[in-house]
Amino acid sequence: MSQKATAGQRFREAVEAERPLQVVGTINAYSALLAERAGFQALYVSGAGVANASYGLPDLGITQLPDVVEDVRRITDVTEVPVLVDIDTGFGGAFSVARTIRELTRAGAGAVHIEDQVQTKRCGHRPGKELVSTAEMVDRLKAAIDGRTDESLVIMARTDARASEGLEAAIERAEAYVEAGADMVFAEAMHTIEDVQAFTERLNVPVLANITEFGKTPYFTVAELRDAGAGLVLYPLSAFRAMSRAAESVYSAIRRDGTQQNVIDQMQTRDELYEVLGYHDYERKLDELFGNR
Ligand SMILES: C[C@](O)(C(=O)O)[C@H](CC(=O)O)C(=O)O
Ligand SMILES: [Mg+2]
Repeated sequence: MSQKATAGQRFREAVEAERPLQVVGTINAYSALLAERAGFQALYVSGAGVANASYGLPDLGITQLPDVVEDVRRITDVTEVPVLVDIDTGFGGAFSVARTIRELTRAGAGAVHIEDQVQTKRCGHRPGKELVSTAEMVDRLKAAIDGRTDESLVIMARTDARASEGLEAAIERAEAYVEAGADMVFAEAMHTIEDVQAFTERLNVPVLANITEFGKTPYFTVAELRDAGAGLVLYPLSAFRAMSRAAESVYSAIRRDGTQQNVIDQMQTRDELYEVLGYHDYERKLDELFGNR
C-alpha cells in the first residue's frame, strides 16, 4: 500500500482485504499501539469509549465533537492503521454535521459512522431508544456527504431501528441511507445471525455487525459472520472492559495488601512498555543529538 494513501483509502483497502474486517476499539493512543501489534488492520474510536474512559460519563450524547476529535488525533498521531470513528448523531444540524466531517477528516479519521437516533441518544443495546424519521436521517447523511473535504472518507450509516421498528423496517431504512449515498451500513443490535444475513443480502454495500459485550447481540465468530456476508465486525469496548477489570483488581489488591507484590505478574513490565513505545529509539536520538552527558 502506498505511503500516500489517505486514511479513507486505507480504510477502504482494509475492508477489501479482510472479510469481515475486524475493527477493534482503542480508548487511547497506547491501546492503539497494542492493537496494531496484535495485527488489527482497523481501529475504532467508540463514542461510549470517549464518554466512559476519557470523561467518566455515560454514553448518552453528553460528550461533544472536540472531545472525540482529541481522542482521534492522539491515536492517528501514533499509527497509520485506519480508524473508524463514532460520531453519534453528528453533533447538531446540517452545518454542524458538515463541520464534524471536516474536523474528523483533519484529525485523520478514515471512516465515521452517524446514527439515526435523536440527539439525546442512548447506547444501541439499551432500551428506550428514540429515532428520527428516515427523511431526517437522510438529511443528516446528505449534510455529511456534502460536507466531505476528502472523497475517500467512508461515511457509514448506522441504524438503531431493529429494536423499535423491527428487522424489515431497519433494512428499509438502511436501503434509504445507501440510496442517499452512505458507503457502508452499521446494523446495530442484531439479535440473530439471520438478522445480519438479511441485511447483507438486501444491501450492496459492506455491512458492519457490532459484537459488543453484554448487549443484544450474541458473540458471533468471524467465521459465522463471514458466512452471513458481513463486511466488518466491531469489538468496540472489549479491551476497555478488560482493562477496567484489571485496574479494579490491582487497585483493590494494593489497598487491601498494602503492597503490589501480589499483582505484579498481572502487569505489563517496564521493558514491555518500552518495547511498544519504541522508547530506546527515542533515547538513542537524544544521545545522538546531545551526546551522553
Ligand atoms: C458501538 C457503540 O456505539 C460505542 O459507542 O462503542 C456502543 C457500544 C456499547 O455501548 O456497547 C453501542 O452499541 O451503542
Ligand atoms: Mg456509540
